[in-house]
Amino acid sequence: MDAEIRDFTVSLSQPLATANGEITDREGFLVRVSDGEHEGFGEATPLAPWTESTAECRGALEDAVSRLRDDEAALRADLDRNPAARHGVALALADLRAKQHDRPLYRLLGRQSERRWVPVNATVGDAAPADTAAAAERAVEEGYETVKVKVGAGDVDRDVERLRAVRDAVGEDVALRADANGAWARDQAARAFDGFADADVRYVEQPLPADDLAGLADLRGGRVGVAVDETLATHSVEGVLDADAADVLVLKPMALGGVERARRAAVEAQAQQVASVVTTTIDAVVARAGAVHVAASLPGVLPCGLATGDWLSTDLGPDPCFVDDGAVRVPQDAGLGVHGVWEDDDA
Ligand SMILES: O=C(O)CCC(=O)c1ccccc1C(=O)O
Ligand SMILES: [Mg+2]
Repeated sequence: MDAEIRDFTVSLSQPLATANGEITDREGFLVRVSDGEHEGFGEATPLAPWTESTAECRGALEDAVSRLRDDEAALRADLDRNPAARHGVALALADLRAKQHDRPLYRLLGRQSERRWVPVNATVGDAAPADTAAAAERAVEEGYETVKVKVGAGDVDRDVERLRAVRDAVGEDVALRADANGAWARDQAARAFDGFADADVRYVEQPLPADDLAGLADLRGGRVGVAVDETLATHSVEGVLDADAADVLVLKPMALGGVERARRAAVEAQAQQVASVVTTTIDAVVARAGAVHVAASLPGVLPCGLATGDWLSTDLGPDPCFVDDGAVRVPQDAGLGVHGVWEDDDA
């Protein structure tokens, strides 16, 4: 087995404003493996607090790649504390294996039938109520039936006003979600949930800090559901399910250590009537395609946070997972279905 890594930076065309600050570009590593006949691609694009730092990721990948030639199993075990690095290697091996079997990755992950599209949500960043509503309205005009609004950057009353403005603008038929990125204390979250109920918000992602499982469990049971995202970077799915802390899991394969682990998490959750959404940390095309294959492999996945390709002004190659009419295209070629990401810069 031949293995190499390369680093890359891609830029967002507009910064994404969240409760944690702005995301303006994404730095990561492309992984290439080859068996001499087929090649597989993976991507490690770390983002704290979901994953290790860029420096840790680089170190883990360099180490892994130097040993990949001998032992795949040992390699994955060694990467346990570096989920982004593990994701990069696991995705490259999965892409390679799917190509060896001449099947699209989502079929190799376990789906029995063809799937061409997965519904996705639009994501609207923090902005004044009228601007938030206008952005949501544009998304609905483009065909999205689910809109997620970033909250928690300003005060709770303003967020309630924003979600009400969005509901007024989009009408009753659009599903709304919010994402607080862990910004609220328990009393703020309770107030937000009261206000959001009137706007018929389906759920709030990470209304409380990642470690407050008891608080998350307490928030459940009303009209607005609880989704966990950051919590899954530091707590097992089993721990979250045992604590009754979530109605919905937000699965980021990059944070969970790979596509197989993300799929397994969704299957575990579904066995306990907890739904899943697959999303990314705004990854480049290789990891985004991996996440699309995870979503496509799952029965009953909710609309996913996979409509972030257009947020990048530069990418590693052409995007086979484009969004049309509120759904993302699932590539049907063998493997990931991503091409042209390893061309020589100076060729
Ligand atoms: O899930 C989506 O709709 C888009 C992705 C997204 O919100 C996000 C993007 C980068 C970092 C964190 C998050 C998040 O879900 O919290
Ligand atoms: Mg989130």
